[in-house]
Parts: sequence; structure tokens; C-alpha cells
Amino acid sequence: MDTSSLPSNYNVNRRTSVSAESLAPSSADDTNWRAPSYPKTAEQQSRLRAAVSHNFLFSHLDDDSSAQVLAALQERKVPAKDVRVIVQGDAGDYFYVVERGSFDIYVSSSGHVEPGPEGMGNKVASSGPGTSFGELALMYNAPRAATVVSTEPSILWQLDRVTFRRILMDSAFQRRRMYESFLEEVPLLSSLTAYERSKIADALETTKYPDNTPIIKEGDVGDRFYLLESGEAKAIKRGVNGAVKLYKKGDYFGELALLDDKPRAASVVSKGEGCKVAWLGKDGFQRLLGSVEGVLRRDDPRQTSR
Ligand SMILES: Nc1ncnc2c1ncn2[C@@H]1O[C@@H]2COP(=O)(O)O[C@H]2[C@H]1O
Repeated sequence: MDTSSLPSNYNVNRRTSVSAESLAPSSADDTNWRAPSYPKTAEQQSRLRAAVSHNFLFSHLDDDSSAQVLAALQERKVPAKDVRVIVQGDAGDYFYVVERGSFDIYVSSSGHVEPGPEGMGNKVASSGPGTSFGELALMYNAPRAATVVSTEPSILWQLDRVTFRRILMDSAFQRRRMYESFLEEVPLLSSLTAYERSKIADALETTKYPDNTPIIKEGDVGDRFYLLESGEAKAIKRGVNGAVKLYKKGDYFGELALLDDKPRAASVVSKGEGCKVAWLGKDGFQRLLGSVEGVLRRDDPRQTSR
């Protein structure tokens, strides 16, 4: 098993007991399996659609899978703050999408919650509307890696482990696998945790450009942030001879227009053998790269190439 996406204190060897059936998302008797379908009012449907619309794990599903997953999601109201929706060390049963409210996520280095007020360990993250949690135990058949606690009355949508594994997991796994090792080598992201990088992996899209093809055009409105996955590219500016910046694997561009809502400050063009880029839309950029905004502003290329 590839464990590179796991938190460092994640004990992969401590398995929980789960039935063989639930471990085999693509088993031979696939034809007999049907996702559960929970009836919903029109009002619930529209809230659910809005809640999943910004969640990247759902964005790559075909229409049929998407309909099955939406039908299988069940509303769960969390009536108060301090409700432990997930307890570190427990077996995984559901994956959760947050519709409303917020949750804090704690990790105890012992792998499970200890008695006493500090027993949940350190707070490592928070989760708000449109985000999701609880996928790790289901993906890796391992105990819950963290404790997730409500900080106010909230609304969740929960998906059972079998439906998660059969419909959502393949695409989630593939994207995380595909990008994990690349993202580890991107200097900009080195201050993030492995878990934060795996969330970025969920959100990335890939595009290939042949040699000498514009990726960004100076003056355009910016809606994507790019990481150079392979090949080369250069930045050029009207009225300036030669490239103002060269990009190689692991470099990024397209951040300035997104940071300040200004038009693209330069064009970026593929060069050499062309290139492959991984990109995040503006929404993903703002949600997932908020903590590196300081680095992006500090390293503003206009300070050296103007
Ligand atoms: N740093 C982190 N380490 C482990 N789990 C995390 C972390 N941040 C968020 N989580 C989420 O907390 C969830 C706890 O249950 P799971 O292990 O199933 O999946 C975990 C992740 O979805």
C-alpha cells in the first residue's frame, strides 16, 4: 500500500475488522450491488446539490455515478457544539460532506483518544461548508486518523463506506496517487502537511500544451493557478524583449491575477518540447492555498522582472 498520503502518525498496521464484502469495491458480483437510495424533499435536494457543488471528490463523476451518490447521501443534523462525529482509532463507517456549520479536527499521537481534557490531542485542521472529511479510514481500511468535533450546530451529509468505496474511491485514489509525489517536490507547498497536499491533489486538473502555445494571455481575466508538472514554459511581456521568467518542473505561475483580481500581468507560453500543467480553479486556489498566500506575495516575480 502506498502510505505517502497518510499523516505521519497514521498507524497503517492497526487494521479494524471489516467484512470482506465491504473491502471489495469491484468484486465479481458487482451486478447484485445497488447503492442505497434515501428519499429527499425538493428542499433537501437543493441543499445537498449546493453542498457538494464545490467538493472536488464529486466533480469528476459521470452523471450516473453522481445520481447514485446523491441518492445515497443521508442528511445528518448535528444539534450542538462539541459532538464528536468521528473518534480517532474507531472503525470507519461514513464519509461526510459539510453543508452548514463547522468542525475542528484533532490528532492524538497515540493513535486514539486518551482520557482527560487534552485527550483528543492537537488541533490540526478545521472543516467548513462544502468541505468533507472521513475519507481516509474508508480508503485505506484503517482506523480513523483523527477526531472530528462540531464547533456549532451543523448539518452533514453522510455516505456509507460501501458506496464510498465503490463509487467515489477510485477517482479519489487515482488523483491523490497521481499528484502526491509531484506535490511533495513543489517548493511552494513544502510548508503544508501531507494531508493538505492530498486535498490539493483532489482538486487539480491536468492540461498538456505543445511547444510555443499560450497558456496564459497578458491582459486576460485570471481564473486558474498553474503548477508546471513537466516540460518548460516562459513568461513574456508586451514591450519587453526576451522572456521575463523561465519555468521548470515544480514552478508555479498565474498567482498574481488571482491574488489581487487584476488582469494577467504577463503571458505564459510553453517552450522546448511543450509542457504539462496541473491547475487549480480560483475557488480551489483560494480555499487550499490560503496558508501559502504570504509566500506567494513575498515571491512576487514583478519585484525582479519588471
Ligand atoms: N492532519 C490530519 N490527519 C488525519 N486526518 C485528518 C487530518 N486533517 C483532516 N483529517 C480528516 O479527519 C478524518 C478522520 O477520519 P478519517 O481517518 O476517516 O479521515 C480523516 C480526514 O478526513
